[in-house]
Amino acid sequence: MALLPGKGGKKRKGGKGTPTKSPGKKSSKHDDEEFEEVSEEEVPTAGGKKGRGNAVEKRGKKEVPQKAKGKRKAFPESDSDDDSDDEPEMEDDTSEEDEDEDAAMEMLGSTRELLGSDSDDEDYMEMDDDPKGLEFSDDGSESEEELDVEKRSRKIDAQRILDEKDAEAEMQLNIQGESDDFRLPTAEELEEESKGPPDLPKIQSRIKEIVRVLGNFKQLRAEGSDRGDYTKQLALDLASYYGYNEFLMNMFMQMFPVAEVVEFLEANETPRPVCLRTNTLKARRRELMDVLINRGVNLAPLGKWSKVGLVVYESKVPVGATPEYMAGHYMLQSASSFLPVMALAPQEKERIIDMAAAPGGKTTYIAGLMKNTGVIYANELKESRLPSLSANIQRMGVTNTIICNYDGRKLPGILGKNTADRVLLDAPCSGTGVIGKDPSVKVTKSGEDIVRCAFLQKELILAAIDMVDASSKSGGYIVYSTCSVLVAENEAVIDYALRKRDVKVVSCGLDFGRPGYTRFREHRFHPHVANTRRFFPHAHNMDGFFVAKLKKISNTIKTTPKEENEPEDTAVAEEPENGEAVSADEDSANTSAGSEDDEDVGSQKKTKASKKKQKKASIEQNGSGVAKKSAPAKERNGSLNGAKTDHKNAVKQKKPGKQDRTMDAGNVNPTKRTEEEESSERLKQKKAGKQNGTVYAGKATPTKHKKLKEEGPVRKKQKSIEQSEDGKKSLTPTKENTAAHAKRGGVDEVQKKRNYSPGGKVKQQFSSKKHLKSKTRRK
Ligand SMILES: C[S@@+](CC[C@H](N)C(=O)[O-])C[C@H]1O[C@@H](n2cnc3c(N)ncnc32)[C@H](O)[C@@H]1O
Repeated sequence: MALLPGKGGKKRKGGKGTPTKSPGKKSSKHDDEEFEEVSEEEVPTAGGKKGRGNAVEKRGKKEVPQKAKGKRKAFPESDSDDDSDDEPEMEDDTSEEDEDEDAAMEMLGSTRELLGSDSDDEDYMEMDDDPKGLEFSDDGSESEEELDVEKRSRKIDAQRILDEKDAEAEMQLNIQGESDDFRLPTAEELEEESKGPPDLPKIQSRIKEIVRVLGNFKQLRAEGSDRGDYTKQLALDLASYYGYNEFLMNMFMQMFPVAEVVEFLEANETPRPVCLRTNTLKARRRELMDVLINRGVNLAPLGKWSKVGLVVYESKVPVGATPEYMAGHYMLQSASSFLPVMALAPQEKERIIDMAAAPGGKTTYIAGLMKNTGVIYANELKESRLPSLSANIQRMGVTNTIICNYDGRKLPGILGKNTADRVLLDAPCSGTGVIGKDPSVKVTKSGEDIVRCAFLQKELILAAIDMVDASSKSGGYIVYSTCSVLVAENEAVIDYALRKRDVKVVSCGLDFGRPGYTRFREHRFHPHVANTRRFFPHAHNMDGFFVAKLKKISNTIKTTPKEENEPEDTAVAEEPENGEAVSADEDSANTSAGSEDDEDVGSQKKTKASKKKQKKASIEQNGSGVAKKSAPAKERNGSLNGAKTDHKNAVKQKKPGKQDRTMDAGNVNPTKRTEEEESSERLKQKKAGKQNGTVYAGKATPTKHKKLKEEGPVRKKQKSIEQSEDGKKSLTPTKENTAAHAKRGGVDEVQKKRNYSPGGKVKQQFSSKKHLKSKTRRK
């Protein structure tokens, strides 16, 4: 693997190896391998800072010996064979130029240490061990020269050892001096500081000092202060310096070593590079590059890992307004958002559900990989985000996609359980990975928000799994992703899914990124969670991102007890009569219209009961954001269940309106296309005796195929549903249109039980939503 030229890390490693590590060729090579591994992971970071190093280590104890070993840099990649070949040449030159000779001797010294006791160096070692033998050699002038060289070599060696000792002593002196200089501020000093505006240079230097002390705690700590005192002050200073709330800062401090947390925060200060994704339905990357370069865009391929990505360094024109952009030849998309789709690896002719799709960056990528075949259901909860989704789908020439407007948690009841080949859940999240893009996250996210996000994410992931058919020939996969870096929204959600469903975590197929955490503070996750991938701005020069790929093993649903602060598993609990997925916070989805533009889940308000419960949980979490597993049974059966019962009653009624906002995509008639495609699929599945569900004009009412025959002529009934939709937008399914849907759709035992009586509690919720809206308007 090629190393990045001119990177500091390599030199540091090479220099550092000699004095402390066991010398020898193997050791040297091993260093290089180690470096390569690190560099592989960090190749995409090239534009930015070099991540992951421990800043304290870099400028601390090991720095001085590195300097003493400076000449080692002349052989950054040499191994012992090369070194020994060079030796005679150097010796020949010594009689002519003293400078060269000195350099050669110094190199010889370094080389010797590097070579250690490997057999290749035996001659050299012998000379060292038995100089007398050489002194009395009568090999003529050559031997005398060698003797001379050896003498000087020994001198240099001796000098070097002295230098090293001096350097070490000097460093110890510095450390002593520094540690004497620095102490934590007293309460009074902090009080005094808080009276004025933050003194940023002072805070910055204190941050540096604390990081340094924590990196060498035993030696540098001040008497009477423990690690906790330093860490606490560091969190306060970092929060104040970078402008975060304390909750978020504590979260980050729990995730990274102290030096790395600073790198992470620094990286969040700048947005990641602008990237484009070539739309392979309309363009080729090479050609697109040429055209854009001619327009004054300075750009290059994103990296070896992507065949479609381009990174923009600078541009004379707005890249979101070029004729090529307008014509849909590319999508402006962050590098990290390529990853979930690459992990999903959609195949042609599959049935794929994108559960949270707006504005469609990933949907359109999926469509490209599927070459516009098969069918994609691109679902989005927020109505206000549908136009951008629809516009992107049209601009990019996507013709295999149906846009739906549902709460993702209800999709299994709508699109059918066990019917999809693959599902992408690019979940709504706290956005803690994209602070460079949206700095407001620094102060707006609280512990409660994270608990709320995680709660919704857990509900959504179960819905995602329930829609996938474990026996799909080509698929059976679910990809879960977030642009959050918090464990509560990532590994904890995957661990929850593993406990609740028959799935396993498989490799994402991405050859960079860090493995997901399997232990985080007091939490222990399933070991396979390590197959998930994390991406960080400071380490990978892309937005913070999390990607997990699950393979559904069977369509069986596990029955495990509900843990503290986990959603009720509606698929395990008594099946609601209308077969729709019901969540404990059903109300939340219905009352979210007041703030539909809010991209995260903050707007999806909880029922009073679940809110109270979550607040309690967030306190219990002690700030980790990850729910605790064990809770007394009494608590487990607490208020959430109460809320659930209410919701169960509520959804016995048909919820009007919002469920029926499916839109056509692109400039084709995807409904027709889907019908055609699915009728042949249905035929196949009927033969195979499989279950199926489908969507027609925004509504999916899969019922038993058998029922269809009983209901009489289909075309007439289909007309009735079409008329009602075109005309009064009466979206309440009737007996007739249910049958019409059934004709288009498939078979689902649960759906048969549906009872569509309008009104009831759900309707009331809608009116209260309207009420809320008008209230807001009045305000
Ligand atoms: C991370 S964004 C999706 C980005 C999109 N996948 C893309 O690549 O362009 C998450 C989306 O989920 C939507 N959302 C929030 N709650 C949802 C829910 N309960 N069901 C479905 N979508 C939801 C948000 O409105 C938001 O558009």
